[in-house]
Amino acid sequence: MSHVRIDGLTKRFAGKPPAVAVDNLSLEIEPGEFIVLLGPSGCGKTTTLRCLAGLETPDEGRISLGDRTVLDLREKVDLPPNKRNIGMVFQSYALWPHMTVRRNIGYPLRTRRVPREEARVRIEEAALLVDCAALLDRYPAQLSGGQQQRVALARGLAARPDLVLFDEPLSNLDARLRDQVRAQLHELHARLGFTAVFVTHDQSEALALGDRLAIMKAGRIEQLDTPERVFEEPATEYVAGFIGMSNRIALRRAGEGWTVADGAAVTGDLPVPRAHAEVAVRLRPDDLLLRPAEEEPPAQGVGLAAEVVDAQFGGRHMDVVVTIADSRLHARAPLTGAPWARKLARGQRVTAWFAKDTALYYDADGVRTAAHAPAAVRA
Ligand SMILES: Nc1ncnc2c1ncn2[C@@H]1O[C@H](COP(=O)(O)OP(=O)(O)OP(=O)(O)O)[C@@H](O)[C@H]1O
Repeated sequence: MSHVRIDGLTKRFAGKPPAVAVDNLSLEIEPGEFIVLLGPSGCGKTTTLRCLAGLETPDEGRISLGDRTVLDLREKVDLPPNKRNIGMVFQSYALWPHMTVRRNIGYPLRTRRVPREEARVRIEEAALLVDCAALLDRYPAQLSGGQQQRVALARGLAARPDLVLFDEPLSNLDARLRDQVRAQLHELHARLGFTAVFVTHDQSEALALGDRLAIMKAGRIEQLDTPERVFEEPATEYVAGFIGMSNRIALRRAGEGWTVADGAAVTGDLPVPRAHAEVAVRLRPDDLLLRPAEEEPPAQGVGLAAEVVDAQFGGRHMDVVVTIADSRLHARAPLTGAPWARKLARGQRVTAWFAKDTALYYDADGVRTAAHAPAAVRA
């Protein structure tokens, strides 16, 4: 287990236009911590990981693992991958097809010249950890996708590296296997306590696995926080959108109240400081609720006139697409005690509403407007 420190990491790629894949990124990782880099395609996750691994030489920066400096461009230090003591588990399992599982898991031990007998013990240990002890003499082609990924995991851990890097290791698995391997990985980390950096663009994976999440945007870290805080209190509108608050309603102040883009009035006030004349409300689909058009929102609720575009039966609720002014939003209408919602149909007018403390409010620069903490965090 090692303390990892990344300072001012920058990587540019030539081209038209040139790309700054990683932009002056700094990050400290505690020993045994599981850090997830989360962000959309192209935000620099993989490049950051490749720089950590030594597979890519950055333009600027410094990286240390424990008390070892593995990269310091000013001092002309740039250790090759096999000298960094880092384990890697990548998306394409990248198992050698001509090697048995035993030789695949043992590969990083051979490159580190671990003596044969010790290597045998460590291979068997690693295989046991991921439940692959019975597969040691098979070839990769004789394994299922989930088994191959578990072998890749064993290979990443076999050399007891200071740091384990994961680049979307679950994304090639089908949904059921993905959940299974994810749970195993979570348990394995709890047991072994290795330090990890895990790259994904899947928010539920990030929330489930990370001790802390680094949400990336254009080569930089936009927010670094616990999963709970990223989920409940996204610091910027970008993070909110990425973490499931997909509904966006732009509102403008009008006298004592607020209006939507087409000028229709909003029922209820918002917890937004007076200095802001405009605000973007961010909400999860579960938190935008519907009532018949003639009904007002409940006290403390904020109501808006909406029109139904589509309604799908979801068991105990309806999943409904509505438009409010020119925005298309996803809402949920509970069916328990509200059978009218089963008949929701395209073109129907309804009242959409949300409780003030389930929404977050962002200014024109995409920054949270007030220190208003949502209900789940306050409790
Ligand atoms: N070898 C390369 N040559 C030129 N540009 C590159 C190269 N590798 C990455 N880039 C660019 O750098 C940026 C960051 O890429 P990177 O692969 O790190 O993103 P990512 O967040 O991992 O995306 P994904 O989730 O799609 O893998 C992108 O704009 C990409 O086009």
